[in-house]
Amino acid sequence: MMSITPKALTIAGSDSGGGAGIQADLKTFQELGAYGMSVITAVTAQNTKGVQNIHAIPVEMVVDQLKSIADDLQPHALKTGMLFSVEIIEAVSSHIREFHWNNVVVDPVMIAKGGSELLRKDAVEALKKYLLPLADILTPNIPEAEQLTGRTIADKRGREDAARFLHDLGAKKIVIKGGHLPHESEPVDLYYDGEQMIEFKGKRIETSQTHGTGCTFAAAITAELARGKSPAEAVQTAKAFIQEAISSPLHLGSGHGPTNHWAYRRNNQ
Ligand SMILES: Nc1ncnc2c1ncn2[C@@H]1O[C@H](COP(=O)(O)OP(=O)(O)O)[C@@H](O)[C@H]1O
Ligand SMILES: Cc1ncc(COP(=O)(O)O)c(N)n1
Repeated sequence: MMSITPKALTIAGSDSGGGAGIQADLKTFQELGAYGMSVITAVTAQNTKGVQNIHAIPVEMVVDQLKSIADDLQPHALKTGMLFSVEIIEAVSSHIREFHWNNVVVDPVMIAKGGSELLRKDAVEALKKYLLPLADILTPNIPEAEQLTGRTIADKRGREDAARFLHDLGAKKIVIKGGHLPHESEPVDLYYDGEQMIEFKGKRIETSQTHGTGCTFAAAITAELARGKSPAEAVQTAKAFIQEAISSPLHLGSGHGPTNHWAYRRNNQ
């Protein structure tokens, strides 16, 4: 019998430097055994030093990419990353709904590590209103969770309250990533499915080579969902994948270098 090839889609921005965005997502899909597809929402001129320029793709072209995939190559799971504007968020959300796509991972990308705006400020409300209710798994980092909830998160309690708040806004499952609480020696990613809270703990690596960690983590979840894994299993594998990717840096570029997308497969074969 012919086995089904898992198909994973990323709807995100291109990072010319290859460490984040579409490029990180496709590398991660490949490493975890999913066939990768992409809908590009914006092109960034970017490297490890920062974002030099952003060109948003016209919304009609974003929609055409979505339609081409829906017409021929239904994804088993998808993730959204950099969506940049209200118009792109509205178009992406309405088409995900129209195509009845499942296993939707929403990474609410807002600001690049160097400080550049990857989501316009006026688009945060649109993200909350249109996309968040479609999220099977929402993966904010701490500053993104603070933006989405309007609350400051300083500790475990703050993280748990934020997860409940985001669940009330319509996200079915939430992972609040712990990379941005540097005082924690074990970065905790808190998973909440509306009933139970699970803490996925890693070991903090002291490094500046963390460009694309959030994209890679969400892409790993997406690939695992495409392969039929449960959300909690997918998050567990994604945590192991990103831990290994951060632990074996490639030392490329002079700024926030990319993570090592090969490391997980090399160490787990
Ligand atoms: N220095 C680090 N050491 C180990 N794990 C990290 C480190 N920084 C981030 N992570 C992990 O990488 C993933 C992405 O987290 P985070 O950096 O918070 O997201 P983002 O890239 O969206 O800002 C999470 O699983 C987080 O726990
Ligand atoms: C095109 C694009 N998308 C997303 C990010 C965020 O990267 P990170 O995962 O480091 O927060 C980025 N720098 N560029």
